[in-house]
Amino acid sequence: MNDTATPLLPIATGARVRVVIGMLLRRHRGRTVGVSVLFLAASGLGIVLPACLGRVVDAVSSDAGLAVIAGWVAGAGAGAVGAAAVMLWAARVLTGLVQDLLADLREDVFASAMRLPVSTVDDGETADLLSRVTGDVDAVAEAGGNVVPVLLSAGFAIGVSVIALTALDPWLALAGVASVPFYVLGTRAFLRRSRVVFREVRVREAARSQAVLDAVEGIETLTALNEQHHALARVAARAEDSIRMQIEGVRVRNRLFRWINGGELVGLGAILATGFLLHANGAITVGMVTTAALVFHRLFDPVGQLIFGLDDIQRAAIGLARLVGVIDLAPETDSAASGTAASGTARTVGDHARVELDLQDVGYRYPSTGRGVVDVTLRVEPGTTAALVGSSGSGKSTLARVIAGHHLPESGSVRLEPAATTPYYVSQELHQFRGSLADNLRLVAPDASQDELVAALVAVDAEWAVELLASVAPAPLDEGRIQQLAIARALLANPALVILDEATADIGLHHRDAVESAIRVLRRDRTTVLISHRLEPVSTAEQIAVFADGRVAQLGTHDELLAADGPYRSFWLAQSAGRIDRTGASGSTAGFR
Ligand SMILES: Nc1ncnc2c1ncn2[C@@H]1O[C@H](COP(=O)(O)OP(=O)(O)OP(=O)(O)O)[C@@H](O)[C@H]1O
Repeated sequence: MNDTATPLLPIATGARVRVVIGMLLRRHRGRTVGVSVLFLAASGLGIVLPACLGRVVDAVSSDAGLAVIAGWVAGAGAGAVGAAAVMLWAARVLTGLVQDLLADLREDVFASAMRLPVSTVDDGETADLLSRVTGDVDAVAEAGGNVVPVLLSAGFAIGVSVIALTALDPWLALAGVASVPFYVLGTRAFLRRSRVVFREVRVREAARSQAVLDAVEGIETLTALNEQHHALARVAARAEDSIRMQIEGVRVRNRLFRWINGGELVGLGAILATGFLLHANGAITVGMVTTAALVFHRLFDPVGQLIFGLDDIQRAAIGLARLVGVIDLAPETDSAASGTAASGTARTVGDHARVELDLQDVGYRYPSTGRGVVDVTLRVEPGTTAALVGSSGSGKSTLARVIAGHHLPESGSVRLEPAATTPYYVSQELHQFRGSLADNLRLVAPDASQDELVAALVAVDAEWAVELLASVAPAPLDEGRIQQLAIARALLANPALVILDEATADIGLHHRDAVESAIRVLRRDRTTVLISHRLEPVSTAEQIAVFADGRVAQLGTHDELLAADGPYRSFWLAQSAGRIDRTGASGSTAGFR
């Protein structure tokens, strides 16, 4: 579990979020430009109606005649219809664009989460990651769908209106600014209070539902104890509580309405007063003042929507910052593309480089538990196998992950010779990926030929898979078969260094022989780190490290360790006598999981 001392995954800065949004938009440059142009056009056309109505006023006051008036009225109608049509079109294009952007974002976040080095996701941070790829993605998608159209239409409407007012007379635009302090003050007060109140509304609503549920579920007991009145009183008290809070929520909203209405009143009043003065000085016509007032009036709706949407905008912004934090944790690189540190393209099975592995005083601790491995020194000669054994939690998998490069050692060093070697890690997590078996195998060797796939399958005793290779939707395989595929995949990847972490841990007895024989093929002449609870395959390793409490407690060959009086000997004797099952359930201290 995560405690307060555990650093959570990073949250991106506002600037970084803007860069990522920019990058996402660039992927859909055509449509982004198109949507902007459409919104601009819709907002521009939105000015036609007030402009024409202003002309109608001027035409009426100058007795310009019915035909002129009718012309301007027709213009106003055409402007309104045009603006509505273009706005509809813009909204449609925008909806598609927003959905595609959200899909891209979701994909980037998931891809990044899949690439995350295991060290970044220790137990304390897993919950954070999960909440981001689920809750935050949903929050951004939901808010994005509602907020972006509001933000865009309000933004363009405000921009175009300011330009229109300035064009009529800069003093009119300045008069409109008188409303801004009301909007700012009202919004600040609303956001301060609304978050608390609306959260409380949800809490009290939940408490009320819980009280009802408790009363209904415990109805028999309550009746037997003659306690119905108390239960009803509790429900009534909770309901009152919840209603009081909801009323407070309405008050908070109303207070904001007052500020907004105040702003509208002051802004409109200022525009009319300024217009009156300007007209008195002969600077503008009555029609122009009318246009200015109507232009300002048409901002009421978008500004209100914008202010009420601020909560959503904030939630979306926070969610976005958390998602970009995940994207930035594991940027896409070529070497990470295959997920399990594969060595890239397929090579002929059996033809691989030889690599030496040298660990000196390696230490690594998980930040959340402080557990891990301490001072591990181990040298694995090219083409040989080092087996790691020990009880559950003794540190074997942690060391395997350090060697695989998933955890960076905090102390000591991990040296590979040649240094450019990419270790291949076969974990005990069993997974059949979607698609055909051929797709499953080609994950690490996209260019592998059909013959190479078949050769790898035959090598690991998985002839059953040969005829299924091309089946588009094969039936789900059992764990033993998935493990055989995993080892066949490792053969295709043909790494110089392979790490096998409990490859037979979760498979049934009937598959064990097949998988162990596959492992023998994979190990052949290849530098291997083998973790196994079963000592039989381990016994043929060139060296065996026995782990206890994160340290190497014994190191030697099978014969050396058998000759010594230590945990390995006890466990070997127990296991070969069949006294301990695979879980080490005999209670022996030597029980290697
Ligand atoms: N992701 C993690 N976050 C925090 N602590 C961890 C994590 N993984 C393992 N640990 C702790 O590190 C220690 C070593 O665990 P590790 O998984 O390496 O042991 P193991 O010998 O491989 O055990 P097993 O045979 O059960 O896989 C244990 O105390 C374990 O609780």
